[in-house]
Amino acid sequence: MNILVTGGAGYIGSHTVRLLEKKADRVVVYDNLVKGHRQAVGKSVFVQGDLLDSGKLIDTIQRYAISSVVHFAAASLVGESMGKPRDYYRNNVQGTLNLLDVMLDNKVGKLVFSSTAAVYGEPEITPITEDAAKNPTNVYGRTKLAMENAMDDYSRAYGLKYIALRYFNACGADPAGDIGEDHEPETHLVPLVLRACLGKSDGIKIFGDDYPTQDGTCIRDYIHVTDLAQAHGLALEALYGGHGSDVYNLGNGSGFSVKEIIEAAETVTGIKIRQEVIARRAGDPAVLVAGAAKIKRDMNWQPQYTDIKEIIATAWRWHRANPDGFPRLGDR
Ligand SMILES: NC(=O)c1ccc[n+]([C@@H]2O[C@H](COP(=O)([O-])OP(=O)(O)OC[C@H]3O[C@@H](n4cnc5c(N)ncnc54)[C@H](O)[C@@H]3O)[C@@H](O)[C@H]2O)c1
Ligand SMILES: O=c1ccn([C@@H]2O[C@H](COP(=O)(O)OP(=O)(O)O[C@H]3O[C@H](CO)[C@@H](O)[C@H](O)[C@H]3O)[C@@H](O)[C@H]2O)c(=O)[nH]1
Repeated sequence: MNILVTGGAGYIGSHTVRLLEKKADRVVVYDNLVKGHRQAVGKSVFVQGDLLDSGKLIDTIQRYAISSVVHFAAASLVGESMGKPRDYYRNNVQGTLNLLDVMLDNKVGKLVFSSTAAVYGEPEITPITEDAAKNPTNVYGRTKLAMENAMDDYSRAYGLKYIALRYFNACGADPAGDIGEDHEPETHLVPLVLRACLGKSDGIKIFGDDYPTQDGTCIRDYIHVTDLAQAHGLALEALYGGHGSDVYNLGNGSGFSVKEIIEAAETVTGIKIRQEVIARRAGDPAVLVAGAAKIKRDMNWQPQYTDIKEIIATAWRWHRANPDGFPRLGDR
């Protein structure tokens, strides 16, 4: 297993790299560091490069005799995607098609792809199973669905074997506390709530409390980042073991509202968080909760973190120890 991990310096990528380093012969991280951090990558080979740079991708794949790819690199913010569709289509669609071309031209036929709950849009039935209708409500989700469709077509025509993992809301940090979530700007709920606890902001703004949920705020399924990482290891092993192309949800199967997340963070940190309700954010579905029975059945995946307070506690450990995130070493 010589694995190329695109976006391996990012949040979920770096946690997965840490796990793959224990399983693979060689892990090569390929990241343009637009969002990621060089310091988040441990002992793996690191190549600073962009998905759109075919020459560098070809060189990396050939130089390190890559046999499979785990593809995290993408622009991934629901709100931002609504105002910047060109950036999202260029990075997520053009960038991924480019990677697929390079893979096929170099006979690399195994791919694990970061997909998202955002491909479903507003679900008709909850929990959402993999065969539910796909009607994304935001540009980001549409770019990811477009790539799932492309991989499906490439699988039939060219024999590509891919596993698309549709994550719900990633959060938490490695229990060691030395890597975690560090985005600039940060837009995700859990790190924003914890930054508020650290006094890094005035408090948290709740995007709408008029959704059709019990307290009016959006409900999401929060899944620990190391449980996501484990699933990537299992998916790769399945592909090397001959598993065909497939698609899996990754979530805990229980939903928490924005207000419940704030309450849980208050309990974990012992700090009261100032809250203000503002307008809805464009593109947000009301409820996203995963049905993850398929990956449990097929790959024996079992999330280790099912208690939201325990999940938030791992994130809190990271944020408290690293209130300004990774040291900035002029890496961007
Ligand atoms: N965070 C979540 O809750 C969540 C949920 C569902 C799906 N996802 C998907 O998981 C993946 C990882 O998400 P994340 O939260 O770790 O994001 P992230 O921004 O922390 O990581 C993405 C990494 O990709 C790199 N990158 C982006 N575009 C690139 C390009 N063109 N060339 C090379 N490198 C590039 C960035 O520098 C960054 O290090 C993304 O594909 C995202 O869509 C994330
Ligand atoms: O300051 C904030 C930030 C977020 N929210 C709400 O909190 C929830 C979670 O938001 P966020 O943490 O930004 O995650 P999502 O927008 O749900 O998107 C994440 O989860 C999706 C899957 O569900 C992934 O596809 C995306 O990549 C990932 O960013 C949403 O209802 C937001 O409206 C607030 O109310 N205030």
